[in-house]
Amino acid sequence: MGGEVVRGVEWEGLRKHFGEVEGRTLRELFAEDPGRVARMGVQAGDLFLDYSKHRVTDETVGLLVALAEKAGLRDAVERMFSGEHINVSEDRAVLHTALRLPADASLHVDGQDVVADVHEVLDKMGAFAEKIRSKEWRGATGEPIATVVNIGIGGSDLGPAMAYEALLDYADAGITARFVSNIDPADLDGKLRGLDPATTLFVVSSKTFTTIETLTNARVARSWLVDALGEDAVGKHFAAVSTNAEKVAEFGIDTANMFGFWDWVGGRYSYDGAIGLSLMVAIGPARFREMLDGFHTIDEHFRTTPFEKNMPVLMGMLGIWYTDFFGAQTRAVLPYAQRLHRFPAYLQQLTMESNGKSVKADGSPVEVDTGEIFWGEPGTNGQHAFYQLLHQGTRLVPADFIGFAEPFADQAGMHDILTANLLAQTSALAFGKTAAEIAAEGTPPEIVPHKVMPGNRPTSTILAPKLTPRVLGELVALYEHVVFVEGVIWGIDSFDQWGVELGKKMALGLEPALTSEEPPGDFADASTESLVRRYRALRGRRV
Ligand SMILES: O=P(O)(O)OC[C@H]1O[C@](O)(CO)[C@@H](O)[C@@H]1O
Repeated sequence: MGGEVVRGVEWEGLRKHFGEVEGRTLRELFAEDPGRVARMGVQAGDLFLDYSKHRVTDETVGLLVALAEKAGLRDAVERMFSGEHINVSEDRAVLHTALRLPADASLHVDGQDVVADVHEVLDKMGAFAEKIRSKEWRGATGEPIATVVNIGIGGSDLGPAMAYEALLDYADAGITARFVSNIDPADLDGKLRGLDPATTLFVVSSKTFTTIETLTNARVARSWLVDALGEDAVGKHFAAVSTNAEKVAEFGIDTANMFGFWDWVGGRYSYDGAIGLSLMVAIGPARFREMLDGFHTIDEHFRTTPFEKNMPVLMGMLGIWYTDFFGAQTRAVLPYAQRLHRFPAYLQQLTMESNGKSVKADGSPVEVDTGEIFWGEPGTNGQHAFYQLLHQGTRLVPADFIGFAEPFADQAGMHDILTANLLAQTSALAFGKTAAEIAAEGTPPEIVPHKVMPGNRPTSTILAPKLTPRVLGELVALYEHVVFVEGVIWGIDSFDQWGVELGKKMALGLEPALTSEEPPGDFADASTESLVRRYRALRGRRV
């Protein structure tokens, strides 16, 4: 299954085909076949994908789809949706898709009615959010809540923080949210500035409730609150989101104000469940549910649409095409929407924590490159920063451009200028400008090479009507499934993250060496020892 197709017959067929396509330009491909635009467009929910500006022909798409079939992708999708333990290294089901099943759906996993559990939590979150939004919930001094501060990190931060920013225009109850993640005290300090403890609610979000950054920030936030309002205020100003009720209670948060989820939801796949609580407070339960409908729409599309028209399958297989055949290292994600400014950061965890693996699910080494490096910035800002390399650099950087037809609000035609830039960039990247064209404009010959735009730089364009809660859900689900498709082809477990553990453990071991009054003890390596001594000296401690 999966990784077995790497270097198999279909793979080698693609390699041979790659030899034929590699030397062709997008100019040639479009000139020969203008009809490709009509064929290379797919719709999924509100999202339209134009993938005609990719270095592919119909044959490429056919071969990529055949590879996906051979890899058992169809079966793998069913195994995920039905709750099989496809996260093999942790022996867990992978069921983020269950977080957005409608209430009348049915799914039993490991003897448990998953849909009922999910909707029980959604209802509890909804009731809590409404109480805060309607000002029925009062803080210790009787004042309503004005700010929700989410304390979490990784999947317990990036999802809700990204979505809150994306949907800021829908935050209609006058409640703002802030997100604290970093153990750097500057983060909490900055986020607490200007806040009144009497009108602040902390949501401590941690799947495990053992993450040092989150618990430390939560402790400091607790002291900030207690110093101002006293110990009895904690119950009215702290809620928790976790799978670990015992640790939540130990921390001193009333489990009546705890919102749960399950081990079958990975941290980076969790903001459409209870981890989205602060988002729900800001935009309201109805809009949160609209977002879940968007997720579900793409889940259904992914599960039921033939691969040739299946957006996550096509985008995932294009990722394989560029990573393993063209040797591309990265994929840029370029939303032409300022509200999506945290989307690339969110995708970095989703994609890189999932597919940054060098062994297959069975523990054997992978044979090809895995894990695209995702990065990006909103357009048009990126155009004035790093697009130079995209246009004229030596590296191939496939890019996803994301645009919307309708802005939430427009002024002076700014939104059309934004969209014109998106379209201009993808066109320039694909078709460039030749030396002859530049010379014909009267450019001095010695300057011509500097102005040549090589083109042939592949892009996807994703266009949606408007950045609504539903469309955001669709976009996120799209990328979740892109990750899945790639993981299946590579045969890896996209749902564990063992690579982050060693560094965490070592930090715990190193911290006493930084703070102790005793001379530093033994170290595993001389470089770290020398840096510890230098740090201690800089902090005026004994070396
Ligand atoms: O929600 P938790 O348990 O605090 O974990 C936070 C993050 O830490 C990680 O485990 C990585 O260190 C992520 O996978 C997770 O999203």
